[in-house]
Amino acid sequence: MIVETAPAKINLALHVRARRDDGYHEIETLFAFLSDGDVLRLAPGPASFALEGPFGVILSAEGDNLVTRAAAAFARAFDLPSEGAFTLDKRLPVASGIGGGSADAAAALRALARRNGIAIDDPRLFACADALGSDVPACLYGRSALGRGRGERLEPLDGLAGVPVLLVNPGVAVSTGAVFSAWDRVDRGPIGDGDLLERALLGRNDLEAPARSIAPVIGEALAMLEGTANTRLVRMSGSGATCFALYESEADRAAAAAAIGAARPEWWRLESTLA
Ligand SMILES: C[C@](O)(CO)[C@H](O)COP(=O)(O)OP(=O)(O)OC[C@H]1O[C@@H](n2ccc(N)nc2=O)[C@H](O)[C@@H]1O
Ligand SMILES: Nc1ncnc2c1ncn2[C@@H]1O[C@H](COP(=O)(O)OP(=O)(O)OP(=O)(O)O)[C@@H](O)[C@H]1O
Repeated sequence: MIVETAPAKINLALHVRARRDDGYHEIETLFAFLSDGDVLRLAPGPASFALEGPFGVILSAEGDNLVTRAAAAFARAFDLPSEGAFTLDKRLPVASGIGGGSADAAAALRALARRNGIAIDDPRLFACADALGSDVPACLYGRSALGRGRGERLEPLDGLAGVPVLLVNPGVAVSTGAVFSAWDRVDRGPIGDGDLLERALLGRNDLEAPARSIAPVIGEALAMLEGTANTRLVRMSGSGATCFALYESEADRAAAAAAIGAARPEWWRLESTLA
């Protein structure tokens, strides 16, 4: 049995620079990963896929899944039969800006590479990731990085390992494509210099305004996080609606989680740390 974690990704900053002719957008983003996420298991046997966990039921209604798409892409790329029994423990909310599906696809590629003795830096594995989604290459790499292009041109960065982080999702699924379409097409400039936290603090998430126009409750989630003590950075992740705060200490994070949990018990929360 191979067990792969599929860590949640957050965008410490996300600058949208231009709309391309192929409909995608040129971005510059600071990717960071958490110590928590979905968990994917791969057992020997004929090809199968099962879902469990708090968000498994939501996804089971969809016929197609990024894990099975990743497995099919892997089999084609390496000319191998499609086999292996996958079980996905779905702990991250779906369509929430923290790359859950992308992380699952990357975890499936890593698990299959391990099973078949293929190096994680094999260019064919990267090509599979790139074809599956803009966030999948970053998730395959799984470490702090500056992403350019659609997010697939990656430059490693020293991370903020161990920094406490709180994620809050106000319970609305937001479509990434719809949020990019609502961007106002104003290029507000590149990501600046400095260490990772300095660059993040100088930066912004250009998808926040379009996401808030679609899901105004995101403003409430950001205000709640901003109202907590000893934050180092408060921001929306990806295309939303999940927002996060980095804290000075685990006690600060716990106090914030308790306060937001008391005020909005129906919101999803995750207390984690940066990897
Ligand atoms: C917002 C981010 O999560 C930031 O990390 C990513 O840019 C989105 O990554 P993703 O969810 O893997 O996105 P994809 O599955 O590749 O694309 C979903 C849709 O979002 C839009 N899209 C996505 C990425 C990008 N750079 N420009 C876009 O315009 C496209 O309409 C695309 O059809
Ligand atoms: N394993 C999976 N987990 C989540 N979503 C999946 C999965 N497989 C397919 N999907 C589909 O992909 C869509 C996007 O899901 P995902 O959770 O990756 O979005 P996201 O968190 O907004 O990602 P990003 O931050 O990369 O934009 C979902 O609406 C769902 O229909």
